[in-house]
Formats: sequence, structure tokens, C-alpha cells
Amino acid sequence: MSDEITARTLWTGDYYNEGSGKEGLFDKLKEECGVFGVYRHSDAASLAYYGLHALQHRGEESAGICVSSGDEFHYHRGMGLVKEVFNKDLLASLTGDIAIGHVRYSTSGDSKLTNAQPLVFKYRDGDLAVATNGNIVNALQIRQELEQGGSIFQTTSDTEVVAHLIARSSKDLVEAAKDALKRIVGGFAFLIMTNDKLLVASDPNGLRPLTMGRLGDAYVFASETCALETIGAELLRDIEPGELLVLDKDGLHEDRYTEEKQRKALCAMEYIYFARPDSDLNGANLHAARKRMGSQLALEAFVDADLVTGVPDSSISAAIGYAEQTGIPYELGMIKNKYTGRTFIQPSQELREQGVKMKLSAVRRVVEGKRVIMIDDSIVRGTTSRRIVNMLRDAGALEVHVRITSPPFKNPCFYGIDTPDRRELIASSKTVEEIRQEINADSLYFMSAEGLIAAVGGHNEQDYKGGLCLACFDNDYPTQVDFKGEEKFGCSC
Ligand SMILES: O=P(O)(O)OC[C@H]1O[C@H](OP(=O)(O)OP(=O)(O)O)[C@H](O)[C@@H]1O
Ligand SMILES: NC(=O)CC[C@H](N)C(=O)O
Ligand code: SF4
Ligand SMILES: [Mg+2]
Repeated sequence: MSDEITARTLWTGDYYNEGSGKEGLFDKLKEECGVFGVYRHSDAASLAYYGLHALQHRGEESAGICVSSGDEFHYHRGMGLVKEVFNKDLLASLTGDIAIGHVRYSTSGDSKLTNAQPLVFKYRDGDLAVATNGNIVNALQIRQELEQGGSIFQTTSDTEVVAHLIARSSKDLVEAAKDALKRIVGGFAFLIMTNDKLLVASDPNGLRPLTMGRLGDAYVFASETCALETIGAELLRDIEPGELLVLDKDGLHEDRYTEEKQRKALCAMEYIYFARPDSDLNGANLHAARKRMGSQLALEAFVDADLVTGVPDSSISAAIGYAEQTGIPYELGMIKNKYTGRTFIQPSQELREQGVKMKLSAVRRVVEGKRVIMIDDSIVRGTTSRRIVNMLRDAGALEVHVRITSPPFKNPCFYGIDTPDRRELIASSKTVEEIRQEINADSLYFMSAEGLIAAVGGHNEQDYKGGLCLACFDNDYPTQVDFKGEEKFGCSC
């Protein structure tokens, strides 16, 4: 594996590339990362552990927690799931009352321990730790500039540039952080910790979710509200785009690092697929929003059938919505084996082919002799839909009608979602009819962008595109994405 830092390695990691021995990992829409922060709680490390456990679906490659006891940091990071990385003794050794934690799916830099977060540094004012969910689009450009100025990077993660920008500034921490956050472009939810402070920031478009809660006298921060619920914290509010919260000995200070008016563009895929159904985004519960998507799909693309089924687990809510809207019964047409876990670690194409079968099984007695409507959240390469349609047919389904709760996925993501190469996104080169043929469905329909906005938003429909980023569907990126000298991530066109 080469150590040369290119846009490709910085953004995607060699881990997924041919010849890395890990081929096949880069074949799926992978979730993002989860961050969790605690300010002033005597059980900070344990709370971070339970919070990260609730966010596990957002990142399974590595996990880490860093705690400040005032004088020093105590931290641990490891490859794997939260429950694999930590044990009771390790947690007990992480003493202190400020903590930040992270679960990772890599988008920038290899999936290896040195890139696991939180990243921890010593700088002129003491200790500094950073954890982020998202992706910095101009990371390579900034890194090259910093390296020319003498900076020595310890990782290949995009996140590290923020620590360097802060450390090199002559201003105080908050002003240095503001300058650093203004300099980076992309989608990000940042937690920055020093010995006695916690800084919390969201990108100017609010692409990545970040929420704040209260637990007794402590403040807690999490990528999703399900983590707050897990630790019994009260939800206060979401972090606003461009906001910078500073927590110090005097309490919470609500500030901003940019006044520039940007469009609000929360990732639509959070609503469609990534976030847990028990989480709330922008005040709306995800299960309810997905039910509305299913019902909207039924209004846009009704088809007569005997039953509706959703690809577990992500599309069950939408399938219930479709069934309620049409009066066609919802049935458990498929079962997901919850012990299959990270199917993406299977190395060969052959094993990956088996992966979906290992993960999903048709319920023969339910689908046999029936006309089936199958709801899924997205079609990326088309491999999952094709396998599932054929699996339902093999189990005796007479017809399989596929309904997707997102528009055709045509463009790569630059903001913290690991997408396959544009050429491998089936909808980037094929029509809906060609995709229907390829997945062997009797009919196929993708949700309209307008329908999606209506189903998701409600309260913010008036905003441009309902306050959503829809770039992977419509190529309208809310930020500049193509920086001089940096190839477009995921795009080889
Ligand atoms: O068209 P494809 O490239 O096959 O990808 C689309 C599928 O990928 C995701 O599911 P995945 O099986 O990755 O995970 P899940 O169990 O979380 O839905 C998504 O929910 C779709 O079902
Ligand atoms: N998926 C993410 O949010 C990844 C965060 C960061 N870009 C990394 O690769 O570590
Ligand atoms: S491009 Fe797609 S996946 Fe990426 S942030 Fe925007 S909506 Fe989400
Ligand atoms: Mg799926």
C-alpha cells in the first residue's frame, strides 16, 4: 500500500482499491460516522460508550473515546465495533468529565488505527482532540499548503487539517477554531475538545445531523437523537448550520463562526436510509417520515398486488406507509438475519454474492403465489434489488413490483457518505426501464424529488429544496466540490 497522499487516498483510502486485498468493501453506500460528546458529567466515558453503541449503525470500522480530566487526556481507540473495542476496565481507566467519542466509516484516509477518531494531539495550550462526521472537500489543498509550511501530518484523515489549522493560529482557541471552520469546505459535524473546553460545530449548510441534549447538569451532543434517548438525556435542539457552541467553566455559549447565508441542506439520505427510525431529524421522527415516503410512493405509483413488503430493516416503515395508503396488506415477505453483521468484510465477489443470501431470506409461505410490492430505500449498483427480486421469484412470487423511496442515485457524495464510483451507480448510465430489466422486476418506480421533499419536510417545505441536500440525485451540490488539483471523489468521469 502506497504512502503517497493523493485526493483518492485522502478521500477514500486505499482500503477499497483494487490490489489492496480488501476489494469489495467499496461497493456499497456506506453510512457515515457517529459522534458523541459529553460536557461535565462524572461518568463521561460510560455515557460516551452507550451513546456510541446507539450510533453503531453509522460506523463499524473503528471506535474511540477521549476523556479530559482537566490536566490530561485519557483515550482509547480500536478497530471494530464499540463493544469489541472497549471493556469495563478500559472504560474505568478513562477518567474525567468531558468526553468525545466516534464511530467510523472511512471516507478520507485508510480504514486503519492511525485514522481512527478522536484524533488526539499535543499543542501549545495543552491537549486537543477532534472527532467529526462528514468530509472536508478541500482537505488535500489545505494539507498541501500546511505541509509546504512545515506541518507534519500523523494520519491520512481529512479531519487532521482542522487540528493543524487551530494549532498554527496565534489566536485563542475559539477564534482559531472559527478561522479553521471557515477555511474548510464540506459537510461536517465537529466536536473539538481541549483540557477544559468542548466546541461543537456544524457546517454552513447543516449537511450532517448533530443534536444537543441535557442530562442533569451535563450537556450531551450526538449525531442522532437515538443516542440521547439511550442515555436518558432530554433533547434540547439540533445544532444550526454555521453554529459554534462553546462549553467552558462559565457554561454554554451559543456563537457562530460564519454569518454567510448558505442554503440549509441536510442530507436527504439521512431521512431515506442512514438514521435510525427512532431518531428525530429537524423535529420529525424518522419512522413517521419514512411512512409518509411510503404513502407518497403509493400516490405516485400505485400498483395492484396481494401484499406489500419492505427490505428489512431500513424500508419497513416505508412499506407500512405504502400498505396503509393503498389498503394492500403489509406482510413480512423477507427476514434479515441480524447476526450476519458486517457483510462488507467478505473479500471476494463470490462471497459477496452469497452475502445478501446470508443476510436476507424470503418467507416462502408468505410470498408463494402472490403478487408482491417490494419497497426499498435506494438502488445504488442494483445488485441488492436484483438478488432480492430473484429471491422472491424463487420463493414463488408471481409478480414483483419494486418501489424505491428515493430518486435515482446518479452522483457521488462528497460529504461523508462513501459512494461507489459514478460509473458503478446504475442510474448514472441507465434509464428506469433499463434498470427494471436489469433487476428483473415487473415494474419499477423511483420516488420523485418533490414527493420526497413533501414527505420529509412538512415544516420546512418552503425552504429551497425543502432544506435538503439532494445532490446525489440532482447533481446540485450545496458547496463547491471541485478544487484545483483535486480529482472529484468517487467520480472518474
Ligand atoms: O443497489 P445496491 O448497490 O445493491 O445498494 C442498495 C442497497 O444498499 C443498501 O442496503 P445494504 O444491504 O447495504 O444495507 P442495509 O441492510 O442497511 O439496508 C440500501 O438499503 C439498498 O438496499
Ligand atoms: N464517514 C465519516 O463521517 C468519516 C469522517 C472522516 N472523513 C473520516 O474518514 O474519518
Ligand atoms: S450528496 Fe446525497 S448522500 Fe451526500 S449529503 Fe447530499 S443527499 Fe446526502
Ligand atoms: Mg438495504
